[in-house]
Amino acid sequence: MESAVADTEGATREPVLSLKGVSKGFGAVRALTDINLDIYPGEVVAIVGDNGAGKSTLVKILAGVHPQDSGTIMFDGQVVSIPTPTASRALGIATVFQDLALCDNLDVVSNLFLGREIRNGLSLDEEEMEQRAWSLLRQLSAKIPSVRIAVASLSGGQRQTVAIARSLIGEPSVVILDEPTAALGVAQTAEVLNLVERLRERGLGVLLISHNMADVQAVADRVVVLRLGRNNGDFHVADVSYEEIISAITGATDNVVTRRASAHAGSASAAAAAADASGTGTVESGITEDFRTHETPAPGTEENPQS
Ligand SMILES: Nc1ncnc2c1ncn2[C@@H]1O[C@H](COP(=O)(O)OP(=O)(O)OP(=O)(O)O)[C@@H](O)[C@H]1O
Repeated sequence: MESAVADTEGATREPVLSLKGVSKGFGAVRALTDINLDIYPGEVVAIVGDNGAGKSTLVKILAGVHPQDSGTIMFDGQVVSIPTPTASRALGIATVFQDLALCDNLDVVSNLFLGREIRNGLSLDEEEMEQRAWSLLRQLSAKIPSVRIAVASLSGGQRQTVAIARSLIGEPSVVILDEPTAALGVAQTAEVLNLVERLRERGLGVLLISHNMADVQAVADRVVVLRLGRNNGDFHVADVSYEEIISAITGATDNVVTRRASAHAGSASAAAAAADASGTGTVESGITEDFRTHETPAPGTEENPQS
C-alpha cells in the first residue's frame, strides 16, 4: 500500500511507516486480516473501530509485543521485523499505552529520563536533565508546574503529557498514542490534543487510537477504520462526515446515529424553512460524539462472530 504523495510544495513524500497485508490470529480468532496502513511524517492518523475491531492488536504489533503472522512492515522504506519492544523503540517507534507506565513516587525529571539517565562521570547529571526536561516541555507548550514534583501529584492531562514527553527522549519518528484522552475532562483533553499538534509540527508521524470522534475530527488528518479486524475505510478527515465514519465502523448505513442525523437534518431543514419564512435563525445537529454509545452487533451474532 506504500505510495509516495506530493505535499503542498510539490515534493514527494514517502510513508515513514507502511503496513501491507498484515494479519494476526490468536488461536481461532482472526484479530487482524490483511491490514494496510501508511503513516507519513507530520501526519496524524486516527485508528477507529468498535470494541474488538483489532486496534490494540495493531498497536501491539507495532510496539513489538506481538509478532504479526504474515504481511510486511516497512519503516523508512526498509522492510523490518519488530520482535520485541526494544526493537520497536530502536527503530524509532514510541508507544504510549493507556497505563502510561509512570513511576508515581518519582518526579517529572526522573520519569522523563528513566532508563536513559544523563551521567557526569559516575553520578547523575541532575542539572543537565532538569534543563533538558524544561526545554522539552516548553517545546511542547506543556503546562507542568514543576519538574521536581512527584508525578503522583499531577493531573491526568499532565501525567499524559509527561508520558508523551518521555516517549520523545529517544527521538522517535513515529509516536503511537493509545486512547490518550480516555480518562480526561474537557480542559485536559484540549491540552493533550494541543500536544498532538506539537508532535505533528515536529514532523512526527502520529498514530492516534481513539473512541472519541470529537478528538479525531479536531486533530487527525486521516482516519482509518477497522472493522472485525479488516480495513473498512481510509478517509481524509476534512472530506468525511461523522455519519460516514460511523457507518464504516458499524458496517451499517442504517443505525441510530444516521437515523438521528437524518431526523435532525429533516427537522433542521423544516426549521430553516420556517425560519426563512419568519426571518429567524437555524437549528444545529446535536449528535453524541463517542460512537461506543451507539448500536453495535450483539456478541456471537453473524455481525460480530469474534466476541
Ligand atoms: N492475547 C489475546 N488472546 C486471544 N485473543 C485476543 C488477544 N488479544 C486480542 N484478542 C482478540 O482479538 C480481537 C481484536 O481485539 P483487540 O483488543 O485488538 O480489539 P480493539 O479494537 O482494541 O478492542 P477494544 O476497543 O475493546 O480495546 C478480539 O476478538 C479479541 O478478543
